Amino acid sequence: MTDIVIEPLTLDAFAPFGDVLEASGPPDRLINQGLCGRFHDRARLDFGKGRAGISVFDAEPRALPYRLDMVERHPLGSQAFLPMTQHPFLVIVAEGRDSTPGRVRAFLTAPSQGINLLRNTWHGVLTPLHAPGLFAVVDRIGEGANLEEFRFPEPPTIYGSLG
Ligand SMILES: NC(=O)N[C@@H](O)C(=O)O
Ligand code: NI
Repeated sequence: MTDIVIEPLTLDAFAPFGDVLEASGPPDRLINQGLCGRFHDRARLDFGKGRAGISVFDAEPRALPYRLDMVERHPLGSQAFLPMTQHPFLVIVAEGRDSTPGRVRAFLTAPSQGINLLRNTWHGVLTPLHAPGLFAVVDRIGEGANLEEFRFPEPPTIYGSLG
């Protein structure tokens, strides 16, 4: 598989894979006596017959260039990663919904951006680039097999700057 160059994360580029969560542009609503901008209902959450859960991940930072051994997906629900620091992180996804992932894309978030992965989106596991790799994760809690993995026979390498 050809190697991958990191792209900046934009709403349009990421839309087929999920949502970008950020406070940019004018808020949808001003609340709290006008002292807070609410960017309302910005993620396509999906938990099927399960329920939403919030977990905290403390993930080891990875170095670049990064060898991508595998991707995974969650057929029963969406998964959101909301950083608890200002550090940018690497978001790795792959095109397509078949049992074999398509073209791999790698995005670098801007500080204060989070992401929500749509159900069944092929993705690399949470990939911080700086310590601490602290994230709140909103995903499905419930019965059923919600993890499918794909290991690359020839793992690609992801290149780019640390941001
Ligand atoms: N396994 C787990 O909870 N996390 C992964 O799904 C991930 O995408 O990091
Ligand atoms: Ni996942």
